[in-house]
Amino acid sequence: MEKLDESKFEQRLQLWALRTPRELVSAVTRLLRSGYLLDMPRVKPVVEDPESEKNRLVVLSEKIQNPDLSGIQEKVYDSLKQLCNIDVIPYTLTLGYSYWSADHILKQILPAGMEVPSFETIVKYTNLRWGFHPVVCSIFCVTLLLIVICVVHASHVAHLNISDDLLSYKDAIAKVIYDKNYPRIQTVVNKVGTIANEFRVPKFEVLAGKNDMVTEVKQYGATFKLDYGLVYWNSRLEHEHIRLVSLFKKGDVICDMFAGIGPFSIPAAQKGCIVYANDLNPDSVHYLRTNAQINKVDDYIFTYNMDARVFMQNLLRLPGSERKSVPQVEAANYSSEDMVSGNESLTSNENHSDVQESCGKCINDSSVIGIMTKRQQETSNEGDAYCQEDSNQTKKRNNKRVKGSGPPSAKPWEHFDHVVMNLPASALQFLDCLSGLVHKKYWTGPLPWIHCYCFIRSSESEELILSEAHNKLNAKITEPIFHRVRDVAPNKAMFCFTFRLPIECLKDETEDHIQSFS
Ligand SMILES: C[S@@+](CC[C@H](N)C(=O)[O-])C[C@H]1O[C@@H](n2cnc3c(N)ncnc32)[C@H](O)[C@@H]1O
Repeated sequence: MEKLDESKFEQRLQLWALRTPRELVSAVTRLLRSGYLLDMPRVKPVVEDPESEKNRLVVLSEKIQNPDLSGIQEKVYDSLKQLCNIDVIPYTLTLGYSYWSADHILKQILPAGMEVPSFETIVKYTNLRWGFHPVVCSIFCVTLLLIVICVVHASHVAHLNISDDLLSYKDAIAKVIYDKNYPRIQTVVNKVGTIANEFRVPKFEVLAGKNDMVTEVKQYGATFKLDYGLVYWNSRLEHEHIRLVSLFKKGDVICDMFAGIGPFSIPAAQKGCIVYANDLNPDSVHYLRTNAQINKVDDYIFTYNMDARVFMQNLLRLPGSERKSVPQVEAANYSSEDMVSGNESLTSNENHSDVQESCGKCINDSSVIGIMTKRQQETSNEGDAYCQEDSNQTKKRNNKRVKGSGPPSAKPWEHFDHVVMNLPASALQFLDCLSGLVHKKYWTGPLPWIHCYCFIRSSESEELILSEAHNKLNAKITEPIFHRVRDVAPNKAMFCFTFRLPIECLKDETEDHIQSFS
């Protein structure tokens, strides 16, 4: 493992300085400012004189190489002479590790021939990506983009993906990033292995700084608190979050099936949408609730911690219909403290165990993890009471802080506008749960838009995705829209596949009735 030897970066510059009476320093520096004064970032050109309190040393530019000051224009030299007695002395400037930029240091550390990493700001002040520049590979200008290191700074956590060939330098690289960005960056982590767990949370090793992954990031004016080690977060999806939310209108009802910590849900709620946001990871739901509170949109977001299929089934269940197989009934036994938005004073772990404990009580299907918000319990327990409760709550919300008329009442079984399915590795597999979910009899307004994220390899086609979706929905999708989100590997891209739910997916009670008699 390569260690960082700070002394290697020490450099001594032999310069000249003018010993100048303190009271004349301003006049002398003014004269020398036209290129004769030392001009280096973070280095002061005027320093104390170790021999006398009454004087200062005005350090000259490295361009001035002789003590007779022959490098200075005659006119400037004459003015200087008129001003004071010229006393030129040698001056040694020592530049240490702390002086050099991360870029300069890494150039020295990394193997010869490696491109030097450079900073690229990707989100205002909180997110920075560190990547290698394109390398021109042949005289025919074939450019190969070698992303060797990718660093995403999430407020105080710098996240690196160090490639295998640079692993022996990981500690040195981390130390440089830490030293050069402290206190803004307080933890440097490296992603290890591939993401295999269902919560899509990478494994990290802490390379420098404190072992604390709780941080805050900003996206389009919203603040997101998260524990980088416990929940999914990807700053590179910011544009996609913005793009999709820009399609939503105030008052739209959104179902976010794989909500994470809320990068679609929070801005949608900020826009005045009513959001039903779900995630299977209890830690994500904890931060989703925390973020809804931080951004003052918790009145617009209903949060759930369950499998996405169960979530959609619960949401679309008709009031008064059979609801034994899902955790709603049991969840209703809990106090609002158990269910409603996360408590800021709880640590993530505390909350995690809270959620699990509650889950333990409410599971009546071993594959189901379910927590309902108090509001949603009330919603689902009594359809009629829902409206009443909702208008009462709206008043309360208005009293609190929501400007305007507050969130309009929503009955998701009657209408919702958008379904967001951001689990690209397997969202397509969940499409079947949208078939037969919506009751034709109760539905009002246009059919919802489905935004299903997926990966498409270069060997695959959009038609393949479409046919898989047809099979899952058992219905034909007309006018699908494929939006390329980003390339995730040389032969693999992430897409957002958008379509209107086909009318054939609606459940027709008459047909059920007929079938039950046949
Ligand atoms: C790719 S992340 C997307 C999170 C968020 N929408 C975003 O854009 O950052 C997918 C999320 O789905 C959650 N998840 C995985 N399997 C799930 C399931 N069966 N039901 C509900 N959520 C699930 C994970 O915990 C993770 O937070």
